Amino acid sequence: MDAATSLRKPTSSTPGPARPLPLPSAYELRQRLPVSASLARQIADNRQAVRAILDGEDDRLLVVTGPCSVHDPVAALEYAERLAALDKVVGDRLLLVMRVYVEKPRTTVGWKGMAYDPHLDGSDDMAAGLAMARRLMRDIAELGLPVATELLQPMAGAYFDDLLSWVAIGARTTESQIHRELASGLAATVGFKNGTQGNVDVAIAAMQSAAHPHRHFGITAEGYPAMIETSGNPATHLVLRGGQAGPNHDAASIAASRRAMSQAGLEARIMVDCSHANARKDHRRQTEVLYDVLEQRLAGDRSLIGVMLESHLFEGKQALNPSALRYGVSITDACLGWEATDSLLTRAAERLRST
Ligand SMILES: O=C[C@H](O)[C@H](O)COP(=O)(O)O
Ligand SMILES: C=C(OP(=O)(O)O)C(=O)O
Repeated sequence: MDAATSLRKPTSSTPGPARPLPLPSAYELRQRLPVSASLARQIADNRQAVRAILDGEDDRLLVVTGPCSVHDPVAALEYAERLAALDKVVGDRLLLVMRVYVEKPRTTVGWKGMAYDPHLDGSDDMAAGLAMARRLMRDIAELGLPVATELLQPMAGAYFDDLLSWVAIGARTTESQIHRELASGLAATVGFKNGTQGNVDVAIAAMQSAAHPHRHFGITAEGYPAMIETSGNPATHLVLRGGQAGPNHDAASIAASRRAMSQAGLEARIMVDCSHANARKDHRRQTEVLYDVLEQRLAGDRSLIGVMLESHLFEGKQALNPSALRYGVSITDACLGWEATDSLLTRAAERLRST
């Protein structure tokens, strides 16, 4: 960027970048909000627990559950406390991982998540957003819960990836080489979603790419441009989330995905996202999708390693009106409420115990 560009303010007649606003480096934020040695050990154990499910060494069902997006740290922590309590009841059959999604990919435009706009007012105070996101993830990890998020902006990951046990690469970015490179350098397990059209081949290609070492453009934790070298991440799996043609959690779709993965030389490891197009955008349908997956697994399909739920303290969603927000209700996709989530997961664990 030359000096003229760096000083120019955009107007409707002079489109272009405004002057950049510096952010703290990932190193600075990690220093300010450090991870203790005991928390680092616990996160390493949580990552290993997820991998053990992938490798078939642990036959529990991996359950990634939580709000579509977190916007209120108090409500997110209350959800986490309830999930940690539920873990004591269902932890023998389910490995509960909490969705702490701080970046949202939008179909066109909209609120992009806590990391971008933590004050929910369009001020885009990203320095505060990154700190709020890291603090929240650390608080949740300190409850003993494995933390999951979608990594969207490759630069943002460095601010919190030391806290993550599971990462999604979403339907809109699975085909992106940049996100595959990012996944290839992560210590956490990565679930690649099928594309929004329903195409699974892009997620399969993503898993092949992420398993390989890469060299790519990036920045160091201190904020300097660098060539990043990754060693490849074999801990990946497919996430079926449905597509434009409808759901893809039925036995025929899962068998087709299994075959495609085997033909590509990949272990068939599949998580079903019970929300999004699999629920036809009706959050209540997540219950029937989860039961369907459970029955397929009980019928012997061991490629089904996990499920994802969008769930918050209270059911549904609300418009983002900062002066009239209801506590514990999603401001992005509609979610199951806590009571429905608790009873669904309790019954799922009982059903798995009964066989
Ligand atoms: O899970 C979240 C949404 O489905 C995704 O971010 C797209 O949201 P949008 O279509 O409302 O922009
Ligand atoms: C954005 C999400 O999902 P997808 O990429 O499947 O649309 C999500 O899980 O929040």
